Amino acid sequence: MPLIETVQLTKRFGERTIVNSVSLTVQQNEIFGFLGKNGAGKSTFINMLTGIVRPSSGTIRLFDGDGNTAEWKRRIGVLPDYSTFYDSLTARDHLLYLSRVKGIRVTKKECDRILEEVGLAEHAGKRAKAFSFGMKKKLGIAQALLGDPELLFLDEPTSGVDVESSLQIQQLLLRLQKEGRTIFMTSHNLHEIEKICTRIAIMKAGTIAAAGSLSELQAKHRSWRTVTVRHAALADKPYELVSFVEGLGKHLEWREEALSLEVDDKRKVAALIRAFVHAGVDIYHVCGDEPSLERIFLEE
Ligand SMILES: Nc1ncnc2c1ncn2[C@@H]1O[C@H](COP(=O)(O)OP(=O)(O)OP(=O)(O)O)[C@@H](O)[C@H]1O
Repeated sequence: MPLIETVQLTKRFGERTIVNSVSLTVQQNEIFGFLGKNGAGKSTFINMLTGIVRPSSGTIRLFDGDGNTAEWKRRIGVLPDYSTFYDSLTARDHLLYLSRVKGIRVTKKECDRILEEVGLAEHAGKRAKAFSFGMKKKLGIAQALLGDPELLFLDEPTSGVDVESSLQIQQLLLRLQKEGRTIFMTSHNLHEIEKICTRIAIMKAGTIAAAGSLSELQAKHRSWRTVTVRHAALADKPYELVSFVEGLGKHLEWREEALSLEVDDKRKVAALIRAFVHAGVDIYHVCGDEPSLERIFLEE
């Protein structure tokens, strides 16, 4: 079931079109990664989905059209691109206060459970004034979890947090997905997106340049991949094998017992293996790297 569906969603600020006719579908229970360079329009797109920014044109349907906008707001949790907190309130008091703003009732115990989930258990009673940037980010995620929302919009949930906390947040997101939640997130950490997202969209200057699962993006991408072959030592390389390999790709590096080569088609990896077998040279190991998300992102 599509949980998010936009049709030709557009936002203009004055003369500038920031989001340009974006049609996108996110299915229930996905962790959907939304990528793009600074200023591509990601936050503006999310802000339209969460009701912070009014679209110039196009439509948004959440929860397969089930319920009205007011109900949607109760069923979503949002970590905006910029959160502000009150210096004098503790983490726990923030959750109690923000739950009232959201129109839901939560107990102190429930607040503490959420703070524990995001790794702030020890800091529940500390004032936000004493919080680092990363701790405030975690508090932002905690407030998004108030009311047990089915759908989470998280704008850069791990930016500015340390490596350990970032891994902790990734685990939390995977856990939330396992429990049935759907997550729509932006991140500049491509490794993280590669690791946890079921599907990915790359936004470029307000439009979707590419969308799909990582393997779909890799299959569509005409990127070159590097293949490395470790083989039996060759004092003299057979002439036929050398001329075949040289014609197969680019950036060939060939030492006595290993070669690496860039090829533009995985069928060429198979051809390379066949050529070694045909020449009677034993192969010990072959590795063909798929284009990384970073490569796809940079080339889109
Ligand atoms: N309220 C606004 N009024 C005018 N221009 C705006 C407004 N909000 C955003 N913009 C412009 O829209 C463009 C896209 O901004 P947006 O924050 O959506 O990008 P982003 O992809 O989220 O970038 P980042 O990765 O840096 O967070 C920017 O040039 C920004 O200045």
